[in-house]
Amino acid sequence: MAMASASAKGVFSSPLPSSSFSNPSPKSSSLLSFLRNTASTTTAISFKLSHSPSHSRCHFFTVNNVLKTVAPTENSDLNHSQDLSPPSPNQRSTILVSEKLGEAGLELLRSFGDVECLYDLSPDELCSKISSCDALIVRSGTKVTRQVFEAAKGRLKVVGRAGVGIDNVDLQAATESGCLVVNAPTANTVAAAEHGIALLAAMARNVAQADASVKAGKWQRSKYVGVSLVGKTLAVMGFGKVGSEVARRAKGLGMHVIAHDPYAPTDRARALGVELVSFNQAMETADFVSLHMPLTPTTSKVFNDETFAKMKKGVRIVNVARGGVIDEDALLRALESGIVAQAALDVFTEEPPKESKLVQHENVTVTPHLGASTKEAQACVAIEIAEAVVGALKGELSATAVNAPMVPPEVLSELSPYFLVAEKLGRLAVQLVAGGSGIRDVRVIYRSARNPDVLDTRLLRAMITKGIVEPISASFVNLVNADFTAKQKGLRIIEERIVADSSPEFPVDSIQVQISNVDSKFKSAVSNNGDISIEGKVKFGIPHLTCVGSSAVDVSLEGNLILCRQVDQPGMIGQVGNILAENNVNVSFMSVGRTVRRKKAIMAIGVDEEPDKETLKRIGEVPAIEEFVFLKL
Ligand SMILES: NC(=O)C1=CN([C@@H]2O[C@H](COP(=O)(O)OP(=O)(O)OC[C@H]3O[C@@H](n4cnc5c(N)ncnc54)[C@H](O)[C@@H]3O)[C@@H](O)[C@H]2O)C=CC1
Ligand SMILES: O=C(O)C(=O)COP(=O)(O)O
Repeated sequence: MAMASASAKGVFSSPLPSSSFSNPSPKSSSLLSFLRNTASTTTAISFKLSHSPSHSRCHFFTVNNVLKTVAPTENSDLNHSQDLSPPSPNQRSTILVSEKLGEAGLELLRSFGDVECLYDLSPDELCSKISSCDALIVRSGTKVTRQVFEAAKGRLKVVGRAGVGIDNVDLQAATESGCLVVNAPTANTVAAAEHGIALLAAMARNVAQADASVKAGKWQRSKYVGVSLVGKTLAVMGFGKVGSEVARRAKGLGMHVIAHDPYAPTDRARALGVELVSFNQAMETADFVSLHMPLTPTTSKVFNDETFAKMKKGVRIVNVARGGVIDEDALLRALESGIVAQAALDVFTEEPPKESKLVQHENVTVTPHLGASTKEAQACVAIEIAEAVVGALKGELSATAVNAPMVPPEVLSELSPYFLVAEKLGRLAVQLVAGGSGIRDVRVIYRSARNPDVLDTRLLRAMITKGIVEPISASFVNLVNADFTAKQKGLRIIEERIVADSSPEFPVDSIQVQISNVDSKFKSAVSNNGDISIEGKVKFGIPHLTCVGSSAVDVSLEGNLILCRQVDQPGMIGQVGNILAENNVNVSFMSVGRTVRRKKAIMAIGVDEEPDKETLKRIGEVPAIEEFVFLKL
């Protein structure tokens, strides 16, 4: 299939060989500017690669829809469009801090945006305030409910949880509204572990009860005889960051430590000399049980009547995780029956607990959710969350996002040049669908010289979804809500990876987007299998359209595009070029792909401006042009 390409000035240049790639993996230092340069005026993608140990968990990107601001859909209160562009210097972000945060973190936030600290807001007050906020920073005391996201009306871009547990944030609602949720997962680990150990020792030696007794003028030495820790078996339930640190410290106290965690790596346990056991084994053998799992639908009330019945009589329980993992009524019954000798609780189902018999029980030691409350931890948490929130507001990657896929930085760096081509292909494909036909089935074919199993396509899929969905709806799509939005719109995106005979140096050779079971407004975009089909590549860092239907073309995906099917005859480029020139429409790129010599050709014309209706009509009237379509990129 012959192909020629012409520059804007009408001078023919030799076609770019389809295998010719510039190195599309710029160095990370120039990545941001690279992306800005290649991004269209409507979209910029930016992110930061962080290599600091505290940010080593995972990396993400956010997509900035720079110019687009559209009205919310009628379908979902959460499906608002957002302008996620980094604010211009005189358009500062508004950051609401709803609970006490360390001064260093506040300083960092103030250097970036307008910070308002409003503590103890009622749910209604939070809802009425939130629509004027770009970011919200909370600790465990603020419930960020679906109502809050609805009330935000699409403005809220990021919720920062200054701590670990995100059970007080409705993640599903956040995701549906495309709002990123970030936390500070490492800064309070030691504080929480130390508090767990403090409660363990205080409980075993009746410190709180004895303290109250002495202060009440009593001297009850025999009443407060304790139990020793050394040689006792401690079951750590949830062997994550806090659980591991508790285990390490308990070993130092001479305890025999076992742990239960269905997801914990055995080598971590082995390294600490901790035996990983089943839930039942832990319950049946432990003298002390320390809880360190998150509150999720699976762990909710996992310590209930049935569980307590499995425990050794006289067991002692520490909870610095979440109150909701224990059925508090069942714990009270277990204390009264003597199955549980003592409990030490930092967290409660309802905080602060109201008229709780459990709290008042003489064998229960309580603290008001103090696990993370050390000066050191709070200083670090504040900085960790402020950095994450500012980064997210700038459109950078967040190492601590909790509702977006985890993508290692090296994968991100390699794939970033392909984001734009993926979005543009989605955008073009959807515009080729004839009005009225509902899109359901989308097939994306990635050709790559690499092993198909190692190609992580989630980000590319998100960008294709963005490209398909945004032109035809008021939805705003980013990495956070791409899969959810596709599902909500009834889009089935099937991905296929084909091993290509190209250079394995680059992660992707080409991306093909096919839409099945629809009519096309440009018949030539329909391939032999009846699907609308277009293919793109990255060439010299620029996204290119390389195939339309069954015809090869080569046009850079910048500005707007006119696709024509015409009789292959001399003078066609000139005729169409003249019509555009007469109407002051600048041609940026032209490419003609012939299917049959002197019979049929496909012409792709990149134009900077949008031609008016009359100009398009004149193109359609050129006798040799059989069909054409104007597509906005
Ligand atoms: N009281 C306080 O002030 C604080 C409380 N926390 C709580 O501690 C929890 C743990 O924090 P990190 O250790 O930093 O989190 P993490 O994510 O490092 O560890 C949690 C561990 O629990 C495990 N897990 C999940 N489901 C489980 C199940 N059904 N049974 C057993 N293990 C399960 C996970 O695999 C993970 O290893 C947080 O979710 C938070 O709720 C954390 C910090 C301070
Ligand atoms: O980090 C956590 O999960 C905590 O529970 C700490 O909560 P806080 O920030 O002290 O309200």
